[in-house]
Amino acid sequence: MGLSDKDIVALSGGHTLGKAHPDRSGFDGPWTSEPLKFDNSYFVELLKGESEGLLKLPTDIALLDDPAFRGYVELYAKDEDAFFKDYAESHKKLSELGFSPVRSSNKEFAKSSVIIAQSAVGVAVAAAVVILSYFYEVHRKTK
Ligand code: HEM
Repeated sequence: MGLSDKDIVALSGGHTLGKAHPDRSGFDGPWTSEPLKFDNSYFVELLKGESEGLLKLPTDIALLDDPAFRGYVELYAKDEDAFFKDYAESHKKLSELGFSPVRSSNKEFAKSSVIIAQSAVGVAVAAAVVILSYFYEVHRKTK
């Protein structure tokens, strides 16, 4: 999917919001004590280890076990702005996976150029008809 270590850790920070539901996933509870607030508390809680009432999925704990991931967990726990910046970039990257704006905008441009050209020809033909009818009328009256 082309996601880097940084993307994986930053996107996992999405779990700073919301909670798990036993009837849906079998897991239960939120990852942070304020699950409606988007901040870096997911990473702070992750580094604290087990906290009463807070959830840690196996994929959350994996971010601590892998040294490449862990570096980002530690960075985001102490620098919320770095988390916000990286999260925004990774969220955009994830949202745009499989979409190529350059190619599609070229297509759109080509399509609208054809429409403009067709309209221009239409206007030219209509103007020619009006001008020819005018000359025809003038010619008929002067006879
Ligand atoms: C390793 C990848 C991921 C795994 C294994 C995973 C797993 C889960 C699980 C098991 C739940 C609980 C679902 C439930 O019981 O309702 C959940 C909830 C949630 N996940 Fe993830 N997730 C992953 C990646 C992400 C990413 C990338 C984001 C966003 C950037 C995200 C955002 C959320 C949110 C906001 C909730 C809470 C939903 C709610 O409150 O109803 N997750 N995730």
